[in-house]
Amino acid sequence: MNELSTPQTTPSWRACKAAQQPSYPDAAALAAVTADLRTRPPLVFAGEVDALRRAMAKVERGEAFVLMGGDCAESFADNTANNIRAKLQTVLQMAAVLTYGASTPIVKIGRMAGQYAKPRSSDTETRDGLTLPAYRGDAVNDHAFTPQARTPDPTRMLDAYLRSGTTLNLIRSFTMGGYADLREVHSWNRGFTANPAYKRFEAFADEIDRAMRFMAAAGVDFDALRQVDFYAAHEALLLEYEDAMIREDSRSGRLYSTSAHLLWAGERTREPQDAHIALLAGVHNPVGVKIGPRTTPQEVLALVDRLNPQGDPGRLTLITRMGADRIRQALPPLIEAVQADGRPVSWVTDPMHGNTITTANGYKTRRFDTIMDEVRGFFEVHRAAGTHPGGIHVELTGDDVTECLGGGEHIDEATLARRYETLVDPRLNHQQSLEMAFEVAEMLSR
Ligand SMILES: O=C[C@H](O)[C@H](O)COP(=O)(O)O
Ligand SMILES: C=C(OP(=O)(O)O)C(=O)O
Ligand SMILES: [Mn+2]
Repeated sequence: MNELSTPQTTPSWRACKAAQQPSYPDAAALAAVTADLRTRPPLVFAGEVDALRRAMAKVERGEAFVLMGGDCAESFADNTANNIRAKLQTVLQMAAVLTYGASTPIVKIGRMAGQYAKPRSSDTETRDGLTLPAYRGDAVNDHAFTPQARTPDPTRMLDAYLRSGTTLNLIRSFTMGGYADLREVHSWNRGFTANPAYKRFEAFADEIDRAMRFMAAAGVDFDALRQVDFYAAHEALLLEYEDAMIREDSRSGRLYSTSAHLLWAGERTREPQDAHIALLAGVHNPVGVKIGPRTTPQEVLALVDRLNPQGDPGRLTLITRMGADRIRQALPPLIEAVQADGRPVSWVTDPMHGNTITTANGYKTRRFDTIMDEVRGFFEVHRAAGTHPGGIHVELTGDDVTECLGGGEHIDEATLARRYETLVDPRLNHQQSLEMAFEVAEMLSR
């Protein structure tokens, strides 16, 4: 059994420039929290992290496809059994559709159990002449618009740690206890053919049903399929929190982030010489980097140099978030540079963050069709380049919120007001998520 202990030294990110960090008014309180976190048990284990690396190596080789999904920002208020179950169920249903459509294993990763810190475009928010610190995620401050709520409070990191732990506990019970059994997942899918939104997928759902019945008749041991691997990921934004969650694996002497299986650096914090990349460079987990439409081939190669100098399999994922109108021009030169370099990466599309708009009635939203157009562009570009479209990264929830426009339910601008609940970015609702899975399954099977 490999043991994880708190290391003497962690990656040297402190000398580097660090963007998007909260300004805590009380340095002693911050130090007390991080000292406490260093004594806490890991949330994930080195062996699980290594298993995800092996799965990501398959993605690089085109032998598996990644599905990453969850809230833009998890909230403490939504840290409930029902909310977690609905999100998990949505991701598992999408995965079932994709597995069948692609006849390829799906690596299932939740933006869950730790997605509590947010980078923002502006450090402040002004309402009716009052300017306060921007909301930066429940691990930092409270969304309520009062000076007290918006003041960064380091003790919220402890709360985030504990809630991440309870979320993981529930995820583990569901995915290990038979809840994710393929037969159950399929039974969740019944219902959708009755909904007009799914008319066009009826034949596909019938096919899945037939395949399940065939397997059962052929005596497939469904009990062997009772358990599924489900991994947790979040943006490694809060340097103090992430640093405090690093542990050393006694067997190998390697450092692991134990706050999640996979961590990514966001588009706003991915400068190759900056602190976030330094922190990720120092841990053995699989890591991701979000890259936007202005990313240059040189920057991508600098990220490969920093994060995967030896070209180890399963280490680095590039999550492109270009915008539907940019991806077909912006992605090919980056792919070309990475191909010429030769070190492996997996390519994942985030079709959400490059396609955010604000409606006339003031809602930050995204159009389902535009989102799907970016996914289509991602497939087209990779197919043309001969590289593997490795996965999708989406902001979604298991609830029937009305945050993104369009989809089979034809959510329009006026409807957004009905259930607009996100704290930061608009998420696909349960139906829109399934619809996306069906469309992506078609793209994959082509
Ligand atoms: O989730 C991503 C970013 O945190 C988010 O898009 C920033 O939103 P803002 O432009 O409202 O700060
Ligand atoms: C902040 C996010 O994305 P990006 O860094 O790509 O803007 C996010 O994934 O919520
Ligand atoms: Mn977001």
